[in-house]
Amino acid sequence: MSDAAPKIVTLEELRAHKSRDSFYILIHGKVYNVSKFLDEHPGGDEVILAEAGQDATEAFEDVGHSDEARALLPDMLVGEFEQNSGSKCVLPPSFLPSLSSLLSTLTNHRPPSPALSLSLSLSPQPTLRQTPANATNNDDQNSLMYFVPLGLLGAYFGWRFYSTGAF
Ligand code: HEM
Repeated sequence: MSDAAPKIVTLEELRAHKSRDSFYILIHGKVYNVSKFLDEHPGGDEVILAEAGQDATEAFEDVGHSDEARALLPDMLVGEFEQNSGSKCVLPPSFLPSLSSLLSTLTNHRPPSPALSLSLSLSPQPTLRQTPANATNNDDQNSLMYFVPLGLLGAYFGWRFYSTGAF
């Protein structure tokens, strides 16, 4: 019998398996079901449970796991993670909304040009969050940042004008 194609695990599946009965973990682009290993893990179950639904590669490598630890992985393999063909980033880049807001401040509160908005919203991630509906509150706060100092400056010069007896 020839080797079957590896199962592809989607981001939704990875996130759905978060219970102790069926707990998926993503390491180096491969998804493992570690539910039976949780109680045996020498580092405790909490550290593994904390990696639910995200890429645990960095946490796994930071510990400097031995070859024996790595040899345990194949038995728990579920399949390849879907996003290996694209970007390695599992979660949406959280800096994009703040970058967009910074750009809109720098461009005098005008929204970024359509081309820029397009490039900011283009992402290989299906889960990229849109700018929240309350983003306009941010613009209001930004406007205050300009109008309050300007008002104070105007009041100061007004006071100087009257106190010098020009009127
Ligand atoms: C399926 C994945 C994992 C396997 C098979 C595994 C296996 C092991 C094994 C066999 C050890 C004993 C030391 C060694 O041989 O390296 C160990 C230790 C340890 N592991 Fe994991 N591990 C996994 C995931 C993780 C993750 C995601 C973390 C998150 C931080 C982690 C944190 C630790 C820590 C802190 C220790 C050290 C415990 C100590 O020295 O007291 N492990 N692991």
